[in-house]
Amino acid sequence: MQPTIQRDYSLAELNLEKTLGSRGTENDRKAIPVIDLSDFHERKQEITEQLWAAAIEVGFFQVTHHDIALTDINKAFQFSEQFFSLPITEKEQYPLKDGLNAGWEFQAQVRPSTGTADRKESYQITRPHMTELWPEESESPSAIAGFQSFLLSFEHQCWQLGMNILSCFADKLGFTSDFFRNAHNWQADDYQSTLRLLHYLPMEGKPAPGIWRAGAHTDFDCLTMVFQKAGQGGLQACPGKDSNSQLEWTNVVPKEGVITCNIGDMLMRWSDDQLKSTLHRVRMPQPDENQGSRYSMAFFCQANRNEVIQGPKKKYQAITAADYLQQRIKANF
Ligand SMILES: O=C(O)CCC(=O)C(=O)O
Ligand SMILES: [Fe+2]
Repeated sequence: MQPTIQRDYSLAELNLEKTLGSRGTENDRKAIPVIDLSDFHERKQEITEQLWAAAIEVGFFQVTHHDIALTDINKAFQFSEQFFSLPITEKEQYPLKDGLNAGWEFQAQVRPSTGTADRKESYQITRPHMTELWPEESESPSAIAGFQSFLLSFEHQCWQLGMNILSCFADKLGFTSDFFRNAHNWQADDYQSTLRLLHYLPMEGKPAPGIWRAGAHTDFDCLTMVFQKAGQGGLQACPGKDSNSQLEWTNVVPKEGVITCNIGDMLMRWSDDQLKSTLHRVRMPQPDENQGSRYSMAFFCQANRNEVIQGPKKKYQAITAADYLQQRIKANF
């Protein structure tokens, strides 16, 4: 039995999450738009209109022909499985650094919406904070050769795709096209975008009520890109963030090579609430479903710590990305 943890959340978004619990009904009435990114630079205007419509109406969308090769996605998943299958005593050598989204955690994330820990473990890569957090590459029985160099190059591919998508939003918001690329400068010391490898634990029988692989939440970054594996479902989105109306959850069915994107609270604030950050969760599988491990990977585009967040209409007070995120991370771990 997980303890229920009472906390005081200082931002409005958190108070909303706290009231949600597991409310709502499941149906697939609201479709998640699928957007083809092929010939991105030639078709940028058309793609921008599609992304913008999806982001203001749904907050969730999937992209295809995004230039990240399926072989690379599969290789990243292989490294992830290798890492999570290390003995616990090995993984414990790479503990999550407090407040920095770097390192390994096991069932440590408590969502405000559930008050219980997500049934998962994760390993997070945030470039400036990785000292002593890479698993051995050699000379150890549990070494994973090539882990660091491959995952850093994969992280960079994710960053490039994320910045292309964000440049479309920058155009529509009246910022320069490279506005968000500069705000997520990967070479700066205050970079804080994160690649997160996730392993949801296998289970047996009927799941206990109130237990989630990932409790309902919105992400606190600008843009999240999630890689799922075919046959390992469970992700559900709730298009339309309104705690007073009936919540309707839509299954986000994994498809090979498709990347699922969602807007986070930081971009919602930066767009003066024009772009919608959307609630989502990962539910436990039922006895008639695949109850084995579920692996996913998420890349979180989070503006560098010293960037000042303020929308073109100045709806909210300016706040640095560091101050904004600190409040949210504190509430989740
Ligand atoms: O694993 C997934 O499909 C979603 C993960 C997620 O929502 C998160 O880590 O914020
Ligand atoms: Fe999320």
